[in-house]
Amino acid sequence: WVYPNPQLEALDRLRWDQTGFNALGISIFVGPCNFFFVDTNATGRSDAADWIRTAYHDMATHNANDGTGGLDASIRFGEEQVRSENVGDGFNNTLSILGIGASRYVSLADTIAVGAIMAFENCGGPEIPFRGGRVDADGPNTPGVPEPQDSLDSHIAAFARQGFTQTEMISLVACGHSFGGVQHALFPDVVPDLNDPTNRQSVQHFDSTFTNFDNKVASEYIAGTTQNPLVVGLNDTKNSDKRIFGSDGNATMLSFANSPQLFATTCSSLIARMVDTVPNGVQLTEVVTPLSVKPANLQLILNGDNMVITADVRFWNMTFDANRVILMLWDDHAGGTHNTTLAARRAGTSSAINDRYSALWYGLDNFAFDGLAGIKTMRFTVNGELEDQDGLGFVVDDSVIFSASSCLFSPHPLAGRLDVAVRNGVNPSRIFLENVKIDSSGHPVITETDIPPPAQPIAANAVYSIWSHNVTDNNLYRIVAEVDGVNISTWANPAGVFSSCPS
Ligand code: HEM
Repeated sequence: WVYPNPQLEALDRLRWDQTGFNALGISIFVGPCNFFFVDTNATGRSDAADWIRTAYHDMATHNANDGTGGLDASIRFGEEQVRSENVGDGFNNTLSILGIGASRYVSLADTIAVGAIMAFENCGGPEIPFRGGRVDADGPNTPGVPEPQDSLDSHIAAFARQGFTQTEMISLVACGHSFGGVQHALFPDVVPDLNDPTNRQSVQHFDSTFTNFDNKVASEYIAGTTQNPLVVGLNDTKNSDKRIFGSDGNATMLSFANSPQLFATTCSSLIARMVDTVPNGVQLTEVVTPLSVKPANLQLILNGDNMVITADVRFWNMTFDANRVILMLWDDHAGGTHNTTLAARRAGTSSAINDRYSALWYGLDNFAFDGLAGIKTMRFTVNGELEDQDGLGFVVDDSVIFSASSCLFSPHPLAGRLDVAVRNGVNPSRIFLENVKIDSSGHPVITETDIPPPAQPIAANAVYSIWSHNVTDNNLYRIVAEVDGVNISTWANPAGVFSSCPS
C-alpha cells in the first residue's frame, strides 16, 4: 500500500505498532501470555485463549452456500451470547479489551481478527497474514457454532458449511485447542471441580502448555498422555476432540505430533482463512504490511499566514543511532522545496513480548512554515538517502484544514466556534464534521454534521477562506470535505483545546 491511505494507516497501526510509541495497547493483554485481565489471580484462564475462541465463534455462523455470517462481530449481540453454543463470559471479556482498537477505519470485527492473530503470534505461534475491511453486522447471525455433544457427522457438516474440509476441521480444532481448556462451571459433566488454588476456575486444559502455541495438543494426544477434557472427559458423548482428531485414523494429528513446523505453518494459513471468512459482499484489504517509512498523526493548522505541522514518522526495523540525520523535505504549491530536521524521540516494537520487529519514530512538533505556499508532498532523507515511496512522495492534502482562529465563547458549558480553512479554488461540494463514538459493545458509530458554506466569503489570508460551525461539546471532530467526489479528511480535534474568542 501507499501513503496516504487512512484505512491502511489505521490497520498498520493496529497490527504493527503493538508496544511503545503510537501503540493502542492491545497486545499487552496477551503479554505475558498467561495474563487474564478480568482476574489476575490464578484462574487457569487467559486473554489469549478467550480471544482465539471468540474469533472462531464469531466466524462459525458462516454459511458458504448463501454467503451469510462470518467474522462480523455479531457475537457482540446478547441474542448470540445467550445461545448454548456460546456459553461463558469470554466473549464479553474479549470485546471489552479489543474494542480499544476500533475506530473510524477499523471495525470491531477487524479487532477480533487481529486479537486472534496477536494471541497466536505473541504466544509462540507463527506469523499470520492480517487483512482489514471487515464490516460489523447489524444484528445476530443464524446459529451455527458446533457443540461438543454433536455427532462427528454434524461437525463435518458444520465445518463444510463454514468452508473447511474434514482435514482442515481436524487441524483448525487442534490449532485453537493449543490454547485454554474447558471450565468446570460451564461444563460440570465434562470437567470436575479441580479444587486447585492455582486454577481457581477449574479449567482442565487441552494440553500441558495451555498459554502458548506449540504442538503438544497433538503430541500428548498421540502419546496417550493427554488430559484434553474433550478427549478424556467424564462424559464420552461430549468428547468431540476425540471423535474429530480420530476421524482420519489419527493421520493428521500424527503428522502434527511429528512436525512442530508443519503444525505451525498449517495453523498460520488456517487461522488466516478463519479470520478472513466474512459475509458475501465484504471486501477485505490487501495483507497489511508495515510501511518501511510511515508518516502518522499528521496535524496541519492554519495560523494567520503560517501553517503549523505536527507529525510523527516511523522508520521500520531501524536501530538507534545518535548520529543519524533525518530530514523532511516538502514541496509547496509554488514549486519550491524546503527542508527541516526531524527529531529522534520515540521507540516502538511490533510485538508484546518477542520484539519481533522494532521501529524508531522521528517527528516534528508545531513546526511553522509559509502557509500561503502550503505543502503538497513530503519526502525524507536518512543520512542523505532518499525515501520517497519510489518517486511518488508522501502526498499531503492541505485543501481543507483546521484554522487556529477557532475559539471558545465559554468553557463551561462548552460553546465554541470551529473554523475550517478552505484553500481557494478547491470548491468542496460539502464539508462536514465527523465524530466517532465506540458504543458499549465496542462497535464504532459515526455521526456527520454538515457545515453550510458561509453566506459571504470570509478570507483567512490571501489563499484560504473560512467556513465556521458552532460546537457545544468536547467531542473529537475530524473535518471531511467532498471534493470532486473524493473525501478529504483531517485529523480529529476537540473544541476544548481552542483558546478564548476575542471579546
Ligand atoms: C467442533 C468444534 C469445536 C468444539 C465442539 C469446541 C468446544 C469447546 C469447548 C466445549 C470449550 C470450553 C469452553 C469453556 O469452558 O470456556 C472450548 C474452548 C476453546 N476453544 Fe473450542 N471447540 C471447537 C472448535 C474450536 C476452534 C476451531 C477453535 C479455534 C481455532 C477453538 C478454540 C477454543 C479455545 C481457544 C478455547 C479455550 C477457551 C478458554 O480457555 O477460555 N475451538 N472449545
